[in-house]
Amino acid sequence: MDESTAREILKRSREEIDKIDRDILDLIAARISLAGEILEAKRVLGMDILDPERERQIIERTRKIAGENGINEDKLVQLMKILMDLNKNEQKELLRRN
Ligand SMILES: C=C(O[C@@H]1C=C(C(=O)O)C=C[C@H]1O)C(=O)O
Repeated sequence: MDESTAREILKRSREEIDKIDRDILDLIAARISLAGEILEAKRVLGMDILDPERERQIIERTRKIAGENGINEDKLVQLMKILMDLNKNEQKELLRRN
């Protein structure tokens, strides 16, 4: 590969990454935006914000998907735990405000 081809590939790949990052961040915002209706449903059902069994299932599924795609399982689980924390923090914040 010559230098100008390498430069072009790097530029295109980074543009693709920028688009993917935008999509990921939009999806994270959409995931967090479900906190309000989840909180309300839990209030009616008398459930706590934290649901350890549901989180266990999500982590198990994450490990499976990571394994199938050759992604480091522990790292992907860390990422998913952050997403779950973001959702729980949003539920707590909404509860505090109401
Ligand atoms: C969103 C929920 O609340 C919490 C957050 C979860 C998540 O972000 O996936 C999962 C379980 C709960 O601890 C839920 O119960 O579904």
